[in-house]
Amino acid sequence: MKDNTTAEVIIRVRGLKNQFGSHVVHENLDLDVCRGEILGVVGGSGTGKSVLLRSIIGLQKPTSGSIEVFGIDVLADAEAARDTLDERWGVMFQDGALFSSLTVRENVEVPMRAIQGLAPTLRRELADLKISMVGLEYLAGDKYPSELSGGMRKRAGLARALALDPEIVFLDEPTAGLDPIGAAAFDDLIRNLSRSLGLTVFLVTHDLDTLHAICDRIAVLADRKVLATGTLEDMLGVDDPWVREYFHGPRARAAFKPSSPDVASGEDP
Ligand SMILES: Nc1ncnc2c1ncn2[C@@H]1O[C@H](COP(=O)(O)OP(=O)(O)OP(=O)(O)O)[C@@H](O)[C@H]1O
Repeated sequence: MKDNTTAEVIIRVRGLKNQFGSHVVHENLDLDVCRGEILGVVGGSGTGKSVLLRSIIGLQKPTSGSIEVFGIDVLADAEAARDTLDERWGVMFQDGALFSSLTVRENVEVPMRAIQGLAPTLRRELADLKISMVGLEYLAGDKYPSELSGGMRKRAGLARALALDPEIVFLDEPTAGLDPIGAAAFDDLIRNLSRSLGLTVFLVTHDLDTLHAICDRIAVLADRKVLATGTLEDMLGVDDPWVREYFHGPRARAAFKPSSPDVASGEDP
């Protein structure tokens, strides 16, 4: 999903302002998210990426502005909107945010408990299905979060975010704290789930590899607003000091470097 000119906008943020005391985090922030895309939200530390995510899902009441998700005004009545929308989106916070006293399976079952008439045996089977979808072995369902590695906890958090077959998943720094191999595997998982389930993914990240590997579009937060949106290629042409530093710096060059054909083919140079 790269062409957003004809795409259906399912999240529409307009004129968003978030202010804490005298600290204005967002002002006149506009953003569209289109169905089926993987949108990477980047920006310097403290630019308000998490506050934006929390505003969209109704956990943070903005100072002003409007936010529509599937055409529903999230701010008009946050509680009513959440009741309607909670089944249509899933959220994975940075550390997985699992209940430590529940097993992985029980964690995944938590959102399903809201479904009236869903028999416990079916709920359990559905939870096991989600657990396998995120690449966790079957036995992981019986484990407690403390018994899992960081990468497994993230996968468990993703399984819970997928519990109600959402149309959108919000991921807050999904690869933070993972080693490069684990992070690449998690990127693959997100891309495969997005493609196979038609999921829209709103992904806050600092990870240049993730942007390069899976994001259809990037939104850069700077100067209290969305400074630029577009493909990775578009970002390379944005004339802004932070954007230049971020997308042209040495780490970016390493992440975006095309793999050498010699290395890819395994042949000697
Ligand atoms: N509930 C709150 N009360 C007061 N200030 C807050 C609150 N939530 C966030 N902030 C402030 O808003 C700013 C943006 O925070 P946010 O966590 O969204 O940044 P971020 O872009 O996600 O940063 P990072 O990349 O470091 O995670 C920060 O200065 C933070 O201290």
